[in-house]
Amino acid sequence: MNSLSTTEEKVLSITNLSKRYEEAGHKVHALKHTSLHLKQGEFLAIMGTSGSGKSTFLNLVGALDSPNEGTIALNGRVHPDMFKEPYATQYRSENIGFIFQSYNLLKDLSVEENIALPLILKNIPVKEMKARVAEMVGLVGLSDWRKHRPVQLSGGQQQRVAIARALITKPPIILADEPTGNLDFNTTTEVLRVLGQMKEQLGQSIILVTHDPYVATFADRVLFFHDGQIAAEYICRKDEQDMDRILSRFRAIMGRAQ
Ligand SMILES: Nc1ncnc2c1ncn2[C@@H]1O[C@H](COP(=O)(O)OP(=O)(O)OP(=O)(O)O)[C@@H](O)[C@H]1O
Repeated sequence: MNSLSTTEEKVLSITNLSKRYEEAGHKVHALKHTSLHLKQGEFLAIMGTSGSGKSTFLNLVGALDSPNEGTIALNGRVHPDMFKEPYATQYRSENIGFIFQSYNLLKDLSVEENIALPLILKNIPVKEMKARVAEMVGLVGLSDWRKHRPVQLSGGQQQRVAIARALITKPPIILADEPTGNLDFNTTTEVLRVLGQMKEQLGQSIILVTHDPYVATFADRVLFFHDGQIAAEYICRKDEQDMDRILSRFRAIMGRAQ
């Protein structure tokens, strides 16, 4: 493989990213000189102790917050205004799909209306919008539920709506913060399978923050954050031992935290 194709494969190149907060005179170095590459189609899970900087990292990658130092290159290019409005909003709308623990669906809209929302905001013509929503509703297995409102759905179904909404514009990167935090084991499995299938079909890269080592086994790679830094990495082998290995790495990090 030549160096050009290697560069092209990296959808995100994060270099030396740092974030410091100061509140009431108290300084917190939430993220310390963090660097990583995310490949096209890669599923990355982030685990770590509480307060280790996971959400801070996700917020910076999503340009919801700005760093004190460091750069994020998308497809090899650093945009000088990535963290400034109005470009930050454009960056998010073109490149990022967000999935949250609390689904964040609009309660008065139906399943298909919730999924259509990002397309409405982009002024996509109605005929194309209907076709794309119908395809997406089918991909997440909710065709029979498309006229229902969120309150009429189970937690897993609601999260599938949120996944479809995040993916409807086919953004290259999905950022998910504890997306299965409110779901039981079987529903977690179902939602992660849907996310994995969508990734295979649409080719997205995923960064998912989780406290659950079972959830992390669905990823290609797990990063363990500790004290604002990447403390360890685990490449998933996709076998039944993955969860034990992830847990033992995580416990080693927890040990360092005590
Ligand atoms: N807006 C903020 N203002 C001040 N401090 C903040 C802010 N956001 C995060 N922090 C601090 O930065 C550090 C990292 O927080 P962050 O939320 O990124 O951790 P986390 O790993 O996501 O934690 P958790 O697993 O508990 O959600 C913590 O010490 C936190 O208190």
